[in-house]
Amino acid sequence: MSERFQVELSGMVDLLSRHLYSGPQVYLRELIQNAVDAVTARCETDPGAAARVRLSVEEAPGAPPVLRIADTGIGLTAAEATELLATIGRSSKRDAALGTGREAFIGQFGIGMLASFMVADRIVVRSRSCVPGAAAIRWAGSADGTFEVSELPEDDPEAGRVEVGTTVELVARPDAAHWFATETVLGLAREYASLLPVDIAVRVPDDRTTRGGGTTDPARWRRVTEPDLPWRADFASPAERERALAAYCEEVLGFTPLASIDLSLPLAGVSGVAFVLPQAVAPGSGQHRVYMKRMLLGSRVDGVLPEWAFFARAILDSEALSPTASREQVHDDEVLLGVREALGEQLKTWAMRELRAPTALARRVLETHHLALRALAVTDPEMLELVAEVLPFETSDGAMTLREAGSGDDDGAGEIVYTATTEAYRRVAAVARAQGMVVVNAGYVYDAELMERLGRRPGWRVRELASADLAHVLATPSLAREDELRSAVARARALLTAEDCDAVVRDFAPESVPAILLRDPEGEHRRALERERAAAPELWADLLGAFAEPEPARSRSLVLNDRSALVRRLLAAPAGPVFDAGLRAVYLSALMLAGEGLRATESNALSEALGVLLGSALAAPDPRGGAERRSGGVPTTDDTPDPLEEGRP
Ligand SMILES: Nc1ncnc2c1ncn2[C@@H]1O[C@H](COP(=O)(O)OP(=O)(O)OP(=O)(O)O)[C@@H](O)[C@H]1O
Repeated sequence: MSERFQVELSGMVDLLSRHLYSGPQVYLRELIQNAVDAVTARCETDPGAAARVRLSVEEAPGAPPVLRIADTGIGLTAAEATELLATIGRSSKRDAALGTGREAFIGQFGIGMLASFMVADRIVVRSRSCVPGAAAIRWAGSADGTFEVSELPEDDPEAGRVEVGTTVELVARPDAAHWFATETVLGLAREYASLLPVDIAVRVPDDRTTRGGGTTDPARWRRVTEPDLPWRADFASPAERERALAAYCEEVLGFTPLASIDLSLPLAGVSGVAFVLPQAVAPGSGQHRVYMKRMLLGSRVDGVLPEWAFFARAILDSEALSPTASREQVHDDEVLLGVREALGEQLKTWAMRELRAPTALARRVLETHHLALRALAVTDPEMLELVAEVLPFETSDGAMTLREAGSGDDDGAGEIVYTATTEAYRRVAAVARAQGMVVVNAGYVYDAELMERLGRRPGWRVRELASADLAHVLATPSLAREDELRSAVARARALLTAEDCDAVVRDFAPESVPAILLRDPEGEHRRALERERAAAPELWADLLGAFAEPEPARSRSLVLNDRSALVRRLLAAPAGPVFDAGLRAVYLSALMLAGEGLRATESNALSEALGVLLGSALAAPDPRGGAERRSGGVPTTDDTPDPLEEGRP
């Protein structure tokens, strides 16, 4: 003989409250949802029937608060109450034989009623079915798993008060009384139900006074539902609609949007608005407010917009998406995938249209959300083209778009050359600038990938800056000159040992840059140099060798510019404190030029070096007395031949 499963109700409730729902507050959502479903069912058979839900709290001193939620819905007969209210997993909304089709209803799992046991030990339902002549019934269920149901005789005064529809009554458990406070019920009802297409109101105490004082507030019922979806409502003009949507966003999401983007997928029953955030946010923090058949599903739902859309927050209503059993998240299924892709397309269409125009809005959005646009451009060729057209990049020739950077110069090169890190960019920017060479800093997140992808698109020529680009810039001095400088370079190298920095002399424009610092933090640069050295022409191999050879290898190289008057004077100076101070000052300014801040000790070292140089300059004879070559500030001694005159043509 087969037997029926037994269900331990308290165990089920514990399971729901601890593992399914985010908290006991969902009890109210489940009750409102049942009431609205009942109203929907009734209106399907009787379109003229009242469509109302009323919530009220009765608070009496010394007694636990009682919440009543009354609807003008389809009602229940005693048999239905027995079957539906007390059978876990039984739902009239899934089963066409028990009610109308399921699409119209929010509920489907047959577990919603149990949520009430998270806040109450006893639930009493009074109902009268809309079936003509149906008797009033009373169903009472307890948390211990028992229930009783009875038809009320018509001459019972209680039966006289039961109209068609259902009233659910909960007496708060002592530890859950705060969930029944009128303000809490009002707040929760607003949060969950404001978009439902049914007149839902909460009774608020009627003894409050108006601002004028003294008079009784006549509004006993506070309506929580809007007449229409905010993005569907009629407005006198587009500008007025935009203002109203911005105000709605402020109220619900708490920020003033830069723009609002309409979202609509009629076939999937999805509609809503995406609001563009006024500040940049980190990727991956996309959180959207999603309604399911106009009932709030969750205010932090992920996955309804593509990940790259982290610059926007959406408020959406959907009929097609499936809720999880907690009804707080969207089921991650094919439908969600399709909706996400289609909504992503709509955001993209908006971006393509709005961001190309030279408007203040476009500028604001680009400034604020360039990172999100870069993220999108990595995956989407059309957005890549848009980013290349409209997004300003840092280049050695000032901020410009990639289209401008690749538009070619007089020789019609038309090629975009970039560095994949900001450090690499800082090292070469000044030198590139002096050569009239445009180097793009692609050191921001996504940029290097963007460059690679852009390079693969027809009509674009893009490549990473190679050492060879600098080869013709950083020329090796002549052998004679190298010989001449040998001891000065050795002194410089010795002095910079403590800084983990090497020193070499090269000849490059601009002469206003005394030195640049080449840095190799991860050894990457060194490896690249080694690779290239093997294949490089002699001259370049020699230069690279200067960076790669020192043992143990140092992580940075100070490339002194032999074209700079200052450096030439410095290299000509005899060993001594002035040379040391001059070299240190040149090294520290190169450090700053490479975008690195000075540490406290380096800053002190700079002050000391300048002090030595100043002291020496003040002690030197007046340069106007004919010693013109000392005007650089670093004196040479008279008995030292000045290589300036001899080493250069
Ligand atoms: N206010 C009401 N009026 C009429 N019938 C109701 C009412 N509340 C509940 N019911 C009946 O009780 C059944 C069980 O309700 P319950 O809330 O447990 O599940 P559900 O709403 O069907 O599904 P879900 O678990 O998804 O909420 C419903 O399917 C419905 O038939």
